[in-house]
Amino acid sequence: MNPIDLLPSPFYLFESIISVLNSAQLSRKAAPGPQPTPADFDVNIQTNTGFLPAKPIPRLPEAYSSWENALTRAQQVLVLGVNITEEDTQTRSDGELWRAQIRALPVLSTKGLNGDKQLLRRAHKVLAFLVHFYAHSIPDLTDGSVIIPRSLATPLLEVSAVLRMAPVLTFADTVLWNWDLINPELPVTIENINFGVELFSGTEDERNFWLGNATVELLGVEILHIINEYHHLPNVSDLASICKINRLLTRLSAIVKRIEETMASMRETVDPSMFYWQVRPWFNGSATGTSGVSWVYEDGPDASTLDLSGPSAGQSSIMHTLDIFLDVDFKLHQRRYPAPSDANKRSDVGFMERMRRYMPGEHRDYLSYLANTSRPVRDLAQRTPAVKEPYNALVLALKKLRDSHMRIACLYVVSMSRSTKVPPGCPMFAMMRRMERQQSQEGHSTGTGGNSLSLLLKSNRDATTRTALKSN
Ligand code: HEM
Repeated sequence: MNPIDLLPSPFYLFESIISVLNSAQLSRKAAPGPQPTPADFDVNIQTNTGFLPAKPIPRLPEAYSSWENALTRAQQVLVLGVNITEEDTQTRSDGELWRAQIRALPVLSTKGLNGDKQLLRRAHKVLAFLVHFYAHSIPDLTDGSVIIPRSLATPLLEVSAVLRMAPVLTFADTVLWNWDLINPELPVTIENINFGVELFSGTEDERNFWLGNATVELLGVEILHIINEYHHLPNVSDLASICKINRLLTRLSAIVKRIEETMASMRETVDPSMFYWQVRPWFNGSATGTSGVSWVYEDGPDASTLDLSGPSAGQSSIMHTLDIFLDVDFKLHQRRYPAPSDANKRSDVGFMERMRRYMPGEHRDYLSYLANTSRPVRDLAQRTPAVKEPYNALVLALKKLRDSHMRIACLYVVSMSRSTKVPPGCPMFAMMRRMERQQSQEGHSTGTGGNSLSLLLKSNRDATTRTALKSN
C-alpha cells in the first residue's frame, strides 16, 4: 500500500486542526500515567502469538500419565453415545470399560503443578477433554444427569481455580492450547503450526473448525499491537497523533475484513452436517434448561454455581478486545441509537460477559484493563470529528463481520437443526433417530440453536451497529 493512501484527506486535515483545538482542553487532563504492558496479562505481542502462549504446551509429567493415557485411548475408542446403536456391542463395551477405568483412577494431587503455568494449562485441557469424553460417550442418555467422577472433577476444579477459569472445556483448551510446532526450530506462524493436537471426532472438519478460529487469533495479534500503540501514544491531542490514530483505526478495519474472509472460507473446509452432528455435540457442557443432560461434579459444589456450558468462539479474547476497544454495549445499558428492539431485549444480553468467565483469568484482567483505560477511543472519536469517520468505519466493519457470522451460524446450526431429510437406507440410522428425538423434544432447536441463537447473534450485531457515532 502506498503510504500516501494512509494519510488523511485535506478535508480531514482541516477538520483535524479544528478538532485538535476543541479537544486540547479535554485531553490535557486525561494524560495517562505509566501503563501496564500486555505481557503483564500474559498477552504475547512480543512473540506475535497474542493470546496463544509463546510456546506449545508440553505433556504432563510421568506422575499424571494415567490422565494422558486415558486421553489417548479415548480418541481411539470413544464415539458419541447418541450415535451408538444397540447392535454395536464392541463400541459399547469399549466405552464402558474406558469409563469404568476413569472411575477407578485415584484422585491425583495437583499441587505439583502449581507454579508452572504451562503444565496447569495442559492439566486443564486434558481433564476437560476427559470430562467431555466421559459425559458424551454414554449411550442412550438424552436427559437426566451424569456424575462426573471425582478422579476428574476434583483436579479439574483445582486447576481451574488456580487458572481462574471455568472447570469445563473452553476456547482456550480447544484453540489457544491445542497446537504444536511442525518445525520446533522455526517461529510460531500459521504455516508452522499443527492445530488440533487433541480432537473428539478425529475428523478434518473438527480440525479445520479449530484452525479457522486459531487463524483469527493469530490475525488478531496485529489488533493487539495497534491497540497497544494507541494506548502508548504520548498524547491524543496534537495533529500528528490524530493522523496516527486515523491510520491505526484504518488498519484495524482491514484486519476485521480479513477475519471476515477467514470465517467465510471455513465453508470450504468444514462440512455443516458433519459439524452439527459429529463435532458440535462433543462441545456441549452441562444442560441448564429443561432438556438435555446436566452434570454433577462428584464431591464438587452445586453444579448451578459452576460455569459449565462448554467452548464457544464467544470466548475468543480477540473478539472481546475489539468489542471493548470500540465500547460495544451488549448489555444495553447505554442510551444509544437506534433503540433496542423488543427482540434485542429478549436476547441473552449477559452472554458475552458470561463468556469472559471461561477465559484464563489473566486474559480477563487484560480486558478489564482495556475497559478501564483513561483513553476510551469512542469518547475521543465523539469529541474529535476527524477520528469519527475511521472509528465509524471500523464499527461498520465489525458489524459486517457479525452479519457474515450470522449467515455461517445459520448454515451450520439453524439449518442443520431443521434438516430432516435422511436418504432411505442411510447408514447413519442412529443420527436420524437423534434428529427426530431432538426435534420432538425441543421444537427445532438445540443448545444455542434456533430462536435463541438468532436472537443472540442479531442482538450482538445490533449492539455493534448502535456503537457508531451519529454525525452532528
Ligand atoms: C463454522 C464456523 C462457525 C460457526 C458454525 C459458529 C457458530 C456460532 C454459534 C452457534 C454461536 C452462539 C454461541 C455458541 O453456541 O457457541 C457463536 C457465537 C460466536 N461466535 Fe461463532 N461460529 C463460527 C465461527 C466463528 C469464528 C471464526 C469466530 C471468530 C471470529 C466466531 C466468533 C463468535 C463470537 C464472537 C460469538 C459470540 C456472539 C457474537 O458476538 O455475535 N465464530 N458462533
